[in-house]
Order: sequence, then structure tokens, then C-alpha cells
Amino acid sequence: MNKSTIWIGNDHGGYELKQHIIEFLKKKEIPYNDIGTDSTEIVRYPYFAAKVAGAVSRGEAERGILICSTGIGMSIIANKFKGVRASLCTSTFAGKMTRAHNNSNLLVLGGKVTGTLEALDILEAWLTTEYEGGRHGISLGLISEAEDTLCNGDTWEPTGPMR
Ligand SMILES: O=C(CO)[C@H](O)[C@H](O)[C@H](O)COP(=O)(O)O
Repeated sequence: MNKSTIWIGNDHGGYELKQHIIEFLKKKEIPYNDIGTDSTEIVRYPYFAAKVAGAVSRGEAERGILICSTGIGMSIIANKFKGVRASLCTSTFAGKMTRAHNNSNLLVLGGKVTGTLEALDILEAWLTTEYEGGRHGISLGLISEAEDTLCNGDTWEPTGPMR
């Protein structure tokens, strides 16, 4: 799979919004890899975060999208993966800024927090805004430094129950 393919994952709380996001990606002819879950049946979100954030962390994907009810759980777990800069965005401004300043490589949305139109605006801003570099590289360097000290970068696969 090409690295530019966007990996997308969700739990039951993000399933509905994911359908709209996939429609958007299809319309724009942006390649994606939907890793599930594929229904509103209750599942544990770290399973799906591990697949998408793991792919970004290992360099198999340049970008990922995760959706749960609030986006909070997904962002907590995704940011534990080395090299992942997961951004929970609830405004278009945040979607733009997190690319420009944080060089975000994983967008997190809350399916029960953000309406469809706003979520698609956020996604568009996140997809089209370039990282500005410059002084922001200093901050990102410090984050990498913290990661090197705090995270060992191992791949993690969940072992507990998924439902
Ligand atoms: O928003 C979430 C985590 O931050 C997830 O969507 C959870 O699944 C959410 O908390 C809903 O949980 P529940 O099992 O459906 O009660």
C-alpha cells in the first residue's frame, strides 16, 4: 500500500461520521484504508487506534484519521505511539493550525461532538494546510526528545477484550 494512503479507524461512536468522511475522500479521489469498525456495535477504541497510529508510527502511512464519540480516548491512545502527533480538532482553525505548527500526522474527531459539515471542513483544512517549519521545528524537536526518553517505540497489539 502506498504511504500516502490515509488510514482511517473508529469505534462505534465514530462509525456514522466515518461514513461521511469516506464519502468525502472518495469524491476527492483521496486513497484511504478503512480498518473498521464497520458498525455501531460496541467495541473498545484502543484496538482501532493501535492499527492506525501503529501504521503512522512505523512509517507505513504518512497520515491517519481516528474517530470515537468524543475523540478524547482515541487521542490519548494514539499519542502514545512514537512519532505520532495526533490532534483532536473541534474547529477548522485548529485543523489548520495543527498542520501549520504541529505537523500533525493524525487527525482525531469526535463523532458525537462535531457536526458532519464542520468535521468535513476540519478535514479539508487538515489535508490542505502545509507545515510551516521554522521555529515550530524547535518545538517538534523537543517533543521527539521527550519521546526518545519516555517511549521505547515498540509495536503494541492489544490483548484484552475488544467488545
Ligand atoms: O469517546 C470515546 C472515548 O473517548 C469512545 O467513543 C467511547 O467508546 C465512549 O466513551 C462511549 O463508550 P460506551 O462504551 O459506548 O459507553
